[in-house]
Amino acid sequence: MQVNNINLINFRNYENLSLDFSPNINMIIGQNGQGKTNIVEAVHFLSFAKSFRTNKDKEVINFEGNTSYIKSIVTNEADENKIDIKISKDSKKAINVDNIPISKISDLMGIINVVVFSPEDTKIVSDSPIYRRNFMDKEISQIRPVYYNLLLDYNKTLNNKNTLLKSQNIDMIMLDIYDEQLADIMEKIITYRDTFIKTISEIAKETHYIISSKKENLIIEYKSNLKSSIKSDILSELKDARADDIRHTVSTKGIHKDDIMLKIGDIDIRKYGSQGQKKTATISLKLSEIELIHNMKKEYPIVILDDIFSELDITRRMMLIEKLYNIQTFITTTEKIDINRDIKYFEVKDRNVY
Ligand SMILES: Nc1ncnc2c1ncn2[C@@H]1O[C@H](COP(=O)(O)OP(=O)(O)OP(=O)(O)O)[C@@H](O)[C@H]1O
Repeated sequence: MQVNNINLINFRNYENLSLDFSPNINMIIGQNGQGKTNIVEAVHFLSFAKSFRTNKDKEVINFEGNTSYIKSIVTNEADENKIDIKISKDSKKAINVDNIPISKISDLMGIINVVVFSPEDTKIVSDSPIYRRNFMDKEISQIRPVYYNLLLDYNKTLNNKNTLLKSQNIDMIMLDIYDEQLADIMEKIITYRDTFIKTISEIAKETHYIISSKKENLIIEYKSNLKSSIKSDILSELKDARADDIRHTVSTKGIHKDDIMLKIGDIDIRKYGSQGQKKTATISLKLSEIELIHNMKKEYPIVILDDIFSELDITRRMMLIEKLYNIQTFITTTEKIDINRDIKYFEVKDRNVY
């Protein structure tokens, strides 16, 4: 998979920027705050129709403008596609693939896959469960776009249920209907999450073992908030939680409370891991994502290393570069780094790229 070129209009600090990318390593160099991440953020939009650093699309619109455009030609094994994304201050985001408007973001997902390594990633290992759920959700959506639609349905129904729980006179029949719908969606989501964690844990275990110099066994387990993955059982768990839901005026049970357990041997690294163990586990997880996508799609995703490369020690740096052989990679860095590879350099300065 690769992004051949990109044209950014009124995107972040770029009024009109066109770049042709290398299918190998693209190194984007510049001082802090020049606009390096803005370029890779636009690449990420081509896969997910959103940024990897904000949920607010409108933030990417140039301060002086009303509408941002990202235009690109991308290729995968099967095809070459033209992707156009328009983000406006006063209308919905519009996405065209080969000049045809698409109505669901899931129709964009999977044309190209993107894996981002960023300094924020360590939060997956050390911060609250929401970061681990986001990691699962993003990765499963990439390989199974239908999962993304299930999540949208779940969140919509959950919001409706929560609104109902906050009302003065709760309509119990309506509450039953929402629980029925939620149980139905949860059965599917739990199955996807369980399969994903089983698959990625196998790959991550092997990867982590190698990058920890054969010292550590990484164990990853899915910790569902529900005891069962069968709809009828889920429904009875929701019924059992009803009194709590009403008391707290919010849904207390469900996949929105799921977590992932990360252990090295018997030790829960989420709580007790050293900085080094957390860093290595994060890299293992991310590298496993790349392998998982390759296993599923028989093609490597595009990889973005945003602001992390210069932070890595030489061993991790070389190991990463080895792994990224033949994968289109974008590296943002404040200084030129010499690697024994075919690299295309882009120098970012004063809202221009040279
Ligand atoms: N919507 C916007 N309109 C115009 N300029 C913006 C917008 N959003 C961000 N910027 C500008 O983009 C620049 C930051 O870009 P970016 O985050 O890509 O920097 P960077 O080169 O990756 O820096 P660092 O090395 O510090 O991470 C800042 O100058 C900021 O003011």
